[in-house]
Amino acid sequence: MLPDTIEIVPLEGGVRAEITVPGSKSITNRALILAALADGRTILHGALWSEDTQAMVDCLQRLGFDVEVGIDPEESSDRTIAVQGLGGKIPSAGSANEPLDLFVGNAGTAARFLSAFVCLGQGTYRLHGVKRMHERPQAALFQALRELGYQVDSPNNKLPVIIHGTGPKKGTCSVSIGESSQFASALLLCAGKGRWSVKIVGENTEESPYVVMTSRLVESFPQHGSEFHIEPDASSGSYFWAAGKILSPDAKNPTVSVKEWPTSGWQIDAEFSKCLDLPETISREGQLGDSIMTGIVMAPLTSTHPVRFTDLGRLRVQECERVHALRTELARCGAKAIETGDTLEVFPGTLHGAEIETYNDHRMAMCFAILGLKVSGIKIKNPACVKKTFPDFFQKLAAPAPHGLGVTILHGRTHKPLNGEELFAD
Ligand SMILES: O=C(O)C1=C[C@@H](OP(=O)(O)O)[C@@H](O)[C@H](O)C1
Ligand SMILES: C=C(OP(=O)(O)O)C(=O)O
Repeated sequence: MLPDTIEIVPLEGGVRAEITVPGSKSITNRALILAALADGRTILHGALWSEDTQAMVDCLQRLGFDVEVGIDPEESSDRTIAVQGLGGKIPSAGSANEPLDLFVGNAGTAARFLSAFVCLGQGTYRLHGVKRMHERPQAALFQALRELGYQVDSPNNKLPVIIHGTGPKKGTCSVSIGESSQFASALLLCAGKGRWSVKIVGENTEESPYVVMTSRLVESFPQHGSEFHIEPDASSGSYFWAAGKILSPDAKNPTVSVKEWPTSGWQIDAEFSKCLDLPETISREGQLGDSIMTGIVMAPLTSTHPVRFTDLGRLRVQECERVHALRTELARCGAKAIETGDTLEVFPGTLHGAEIETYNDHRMAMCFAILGLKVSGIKIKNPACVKKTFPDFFQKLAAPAPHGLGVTILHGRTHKPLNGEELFAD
């Protein structure tokens, strides 16, 4: 178990490493839904096993699906997950008096995808999560489900919610993805079995990267049970590309790379390895996904010019108010970042150590830990929050090269180095 606070000891000199990162969260949670909707047994290889995917697996099991989880022989932190799909049927449901309870934690994907999925059941479901998940938006998705004819009861249009599943229902709905693209993905994953026609409204809907990922997965996912391989998580990989860049900014070729870097084109964050020399402007809408946070935090150290990170609106309603969190914690380390509307402009500069507030946001913890490879005195509060998507992140940092970066990580209070087991966030 990780302590309350840890300190990252900077690495003297460079490092050469090739890191394995766990399976993609976005693909794992989509594949679990699609496998449950398929006809027959699907075996998912390389699935991420973290808080967000465990939430999805737990919910599917509570819904009556046979889901078996086994160790992945190739990467011990990943799992092989076998799902017995039922062709669109959902076996279990509750009643109006006693809805079936589904806990989604702080997994946006589970909260949104399962809201649409349970409409295909026959009975009543109650979805709830952690406090932050109850603050995160759901309104446009609930509105679309109501348009399709389902009863969705939530006085403030957030979680907790009671949803009355009445099975497939041919119909049309429109959904705005202004607050989260996951609303459209949720509907598209279930649209085939539900017989829903979904119109997506908002800017650049055709190119919204996570919606495109959903469409491609829906098209290519085996319908009648088969094997499906989940590629590594590019957002998780971004921390290691950034580490190489921070440690050897002038190196011609990256000194740290990520094994089996995805080439499918499904994950927008696979672009991260091509943006290590940050351009003057980067948009969260079409250029990078979650890894834009990695770019924002590395910019003061690796860029020779100011960088404008644009279209950050959705980040305000994720694990925390991320625009505010990034600006505040960068300032704490001495970096200059100016917020104008949904744009953050980050300036090159010299940084100093600080105790970083992570706001229970895994990506805040991982981005700022990488800064600590160069800046001395970076302490990370609540490092265990990485368990949302990357439980062995700190183990990968600490493992000797070439499989890890060989970083020393200290207990925040005793200053003793932590060993392998102590660095796992469960
Ligand atoms: O569909 C997905 O898998 C995701 C979509 C994105 O959310 P928003 O569309 O809410 O920005 C992203 O931030 C999240 O980590 C994963
Ligand atoms: C925003 C994120 O997660 P989600 O919306 O899936 O909870 C994330 O992983 O950065």
